[in-house]
Amino acid sequence: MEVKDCLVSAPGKAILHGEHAVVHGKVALAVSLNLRTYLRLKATSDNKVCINLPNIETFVSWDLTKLKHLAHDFCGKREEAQPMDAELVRRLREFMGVTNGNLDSCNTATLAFLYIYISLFKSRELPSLTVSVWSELPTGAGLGSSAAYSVCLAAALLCASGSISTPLKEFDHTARWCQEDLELINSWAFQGEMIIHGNPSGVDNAVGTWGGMLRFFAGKIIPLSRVPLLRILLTNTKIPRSTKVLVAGVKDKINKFPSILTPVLDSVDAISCMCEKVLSQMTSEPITGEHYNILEELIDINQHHLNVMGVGHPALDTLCRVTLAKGLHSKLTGAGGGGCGISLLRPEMDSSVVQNVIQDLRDCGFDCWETSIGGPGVQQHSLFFVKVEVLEVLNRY
Ligand SMILES: Nc1ncnc2c1ncn2[C@@H]1O[C@H](COP(=O)(O)OP(=O)(O)OP(=O)(O)O)[C@@H](O)[C@H]1O
Ligand SMILES: C[C@@](O)(CCO)CC(=O)[O-]
Ligand SMILES: [Mg+2]
Repeated sequence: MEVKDCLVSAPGKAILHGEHAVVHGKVALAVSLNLRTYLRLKATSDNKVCINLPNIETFVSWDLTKLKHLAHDFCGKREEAQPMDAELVRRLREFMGVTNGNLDSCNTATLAFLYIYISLFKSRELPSLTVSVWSELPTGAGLGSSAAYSVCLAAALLCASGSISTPLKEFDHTARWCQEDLELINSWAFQGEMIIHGNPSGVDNAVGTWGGMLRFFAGKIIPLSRVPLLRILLTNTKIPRSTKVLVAGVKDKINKFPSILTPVLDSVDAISCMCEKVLSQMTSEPITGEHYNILEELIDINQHHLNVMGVGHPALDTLCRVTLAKGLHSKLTGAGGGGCGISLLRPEMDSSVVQNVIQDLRDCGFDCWETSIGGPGVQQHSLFFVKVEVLEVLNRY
């Protein structure tokens, strides 16, 4: 079977409030970033499937004949994301020679790809293709790199399998899918996240799919259309961590001390709700210093809660201390345990002050940059209009 080539991208995200608590049914507020993951899918004729993942130095190729026997009897409609197919995961892990324990980043990314690829094509002939992925996001740092990767895989492989159409018309630079197709992309991206995270809430893949700012609660996604323009500083402490391990750790703590942790999760829920209310007020009345005072206090309280959940790190404490010395309030974002933090910048803050803070943070060995938020969700791109830097990397494979 021959498939159509395509180039897609999906944004990373920052969680303003609600990480971890959202896994336990509480509200989270999340926003897309202007940093994206790009995936190029090319049809080939050598009867091979290749994946090139330069961000994690993973380059693998399989003969189609070796993959064919992995697909097993299957009921249900192919294009609908089914509950996780444990038998397929077992077979894939056996095939990859990783039957026990946690996988490393290369095996995790490979397993997520193979799972979606085989699930979408298994009732038919597996196509020969090459998938290359390049991301502007740091991987495993709290900015939703796994979700952006999963959303790109889902969008490109659903297009390749003919389950959704490619929305790009002849003279378009970029194009997006209709709501129904986005829901299908999101549901398959969630499967990718299940492989990578173990027990994802679905908030990260929802932001990667729809973009913008959204409220996520018990699987429900509510886009927030009226939000003020926020200036956010992103800092990567560069301490490596795994979302899967951190999410499992919080679960263990809740099981061990339910009466202690439950009020903490409820408090995080209330923080998300209050933050949403203040953000909405900021769009309907003149913005005052008091709005920012509340947003800053919410950030401080939530950072303490996240420490109580056991997902802090000394490097994140340093980030909070260094930024507070210049009047900025910070919290970790995403799963924590290292990775990235966000600091809220007040609109009147002079760029020289911001540059000073950035320098202080760089002196600690961190990466730091001001970011714009609210970028578009998953998109298809024309090869003629995509950023040259991205094309240059993807063209190497
Ligand atoms: N560009 C990429 N290429 C290949 N694999 C990727 C890429 N980005 C992410 N991944 C996969 O996702 C894993 C990182 O996922 P993880 O959920 O731990 O971190 P994150 O998504 O960056 O942070 P968070 O979940 O806290 O937002 C990597 O180890 C890798 O398996
Ligand atoms: C830690 C977590 O809440 C956010 C990771 O970005 C996990 C999840 O929601 O799946
Ligand atoms: Mg992730």
